[in-house]
Amino acid sequence: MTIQAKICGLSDVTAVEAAVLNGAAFVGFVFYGPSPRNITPDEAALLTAKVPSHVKKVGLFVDPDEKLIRDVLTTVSLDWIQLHGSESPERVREIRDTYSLPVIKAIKIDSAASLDEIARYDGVADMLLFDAKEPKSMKNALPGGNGLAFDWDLLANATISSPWMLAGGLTAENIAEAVRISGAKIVDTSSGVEFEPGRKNPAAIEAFMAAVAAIDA
Ligand SMILES: O=C(O)c1ccccc1N[C@@H]1O[C@H](COP(=O)(O)O)[C@@H](O)[C@H]1O
Repeated sequence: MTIQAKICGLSDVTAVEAAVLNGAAFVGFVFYGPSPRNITPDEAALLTAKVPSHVKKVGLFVDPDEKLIRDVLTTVSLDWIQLHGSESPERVREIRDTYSLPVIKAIKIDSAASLDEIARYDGVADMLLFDAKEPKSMKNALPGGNGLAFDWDLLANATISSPWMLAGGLTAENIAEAVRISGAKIVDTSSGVEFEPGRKNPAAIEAFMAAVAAIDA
């Protein structure tokens, strides 16, 4: 089975092209002011214009209000909404129903207890995404996209009904091990394919996609 990949936090045309040409199934765009990867709806419209329809365009939000979602969706044609904040199951359902788009809900993992969250969102979100929980000790931590991995073993025996993707500190170097341990069928990276936060490295995107393609799942 082929492993699918999402390249997230794209903010320039060269990086979008590198993701598409190297076989990404999903490309992600961040609409969250404090992030170094934040882009405006107009910038996203330009970046997404030439993305072929078989590559799904994901808009990433953190506890968004209606105005932000509306501003983005009236300007950018998205296929998925990713919610990476503290959105409740009720809020996930509301956003999904209001905007008629499938929702990816991020669940932050730092221990076995974090897996209790799965039951709250399974069957509510269309897809779950597992990312490392930002450590309290981390200065200027974002609510995701910190390039941190978590203990993938935690997912190996988890009961998850919804489709899900693995995120958090994934790179060309660790992706095979991450997939082998976690059992992920879809993987997501942002920091791991950057020169620095907010500046994607096309060669690293190519290397990540090649490493994903080489996985014998
Ligand atoms: O990328 C960001 O700036 C970001 C900000 C707020 C919430 C989530 C964010 N990124 C997402 O986090 C995961 C893991 O990213 P990484 O590979 O560890 O950098 C991924 O879905 C990012 O798109």
